[in-house]
Amino acid sequence: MNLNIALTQIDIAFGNPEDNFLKVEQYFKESIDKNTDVVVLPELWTTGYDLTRLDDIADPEGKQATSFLAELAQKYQVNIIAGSVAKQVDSHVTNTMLIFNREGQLIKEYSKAHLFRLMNEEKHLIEGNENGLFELEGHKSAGVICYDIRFPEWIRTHMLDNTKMLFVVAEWPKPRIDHWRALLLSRAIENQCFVIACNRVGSDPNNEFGGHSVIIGPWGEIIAEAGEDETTLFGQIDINQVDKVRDTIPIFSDRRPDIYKL
Ligand SMILES: NC(=O)CCC(=O)C(=O)O
Repeated sequence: MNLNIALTQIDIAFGNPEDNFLKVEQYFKESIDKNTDVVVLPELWTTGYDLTRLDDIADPEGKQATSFLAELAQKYQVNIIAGSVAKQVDSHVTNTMLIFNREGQLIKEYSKAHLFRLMNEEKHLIEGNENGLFELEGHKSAGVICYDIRFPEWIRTHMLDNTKMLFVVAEWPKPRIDHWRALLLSRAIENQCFVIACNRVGSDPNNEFGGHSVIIGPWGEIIAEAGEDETTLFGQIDINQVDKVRDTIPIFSDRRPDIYKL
């Protein structure tokens, strides 16, 4: 089964949800047509990393983003891995991925499990404790957020039940873009899955972001990769490839959890 993927590699207006909602709406208008099956947005696309102002700009219960995205998913008849948003829950804020099906139903929420101290996340956000598993068009899939990809044991946890696609949303800075590429390639090869990863571009007062959104196949092949400019990156994946690679080198049945320490 083939799926057409669109990765929305945008710049994000710092601390300005209104502008960012308009921008995403415009991107859908310009780039998404009836052939697209899945659209992916970057991490914290409503606010950027304006963490000190989250009291003012985080989305209460994620309600604004949810109704906006549900409408887009329905209008364009497309699945949306809606990056993540700063979601206000009681007195806390989480960095939460929202996932919608073509009917506009919110089918999954995943809150970033590993907070990134280098960007002060632990001072302003609380971490999630649940996994990012969901089904997309009948295929087991997982979604994680940025720094989460540095934890292979967390990704493997998601992969043990025949999961075929790993979606990654990010605000990954340019100085470590080599790590981004190497980590994503490793996660794809070691788990024999598609890795579909959307990063932002542009800059904020503290960071320049590196783009290089990418779609990687289960053999580690690059299917599509963006540069450092704003763009919509398109790529087609054939889900059946996963079983072929897993039959060729059966790592999941060759694993030796009896001798591992994790
Ligand atoms: N937003 C993030 O989680 C950034 C992670 C990052 O830059 C890294 O090097 O890890």
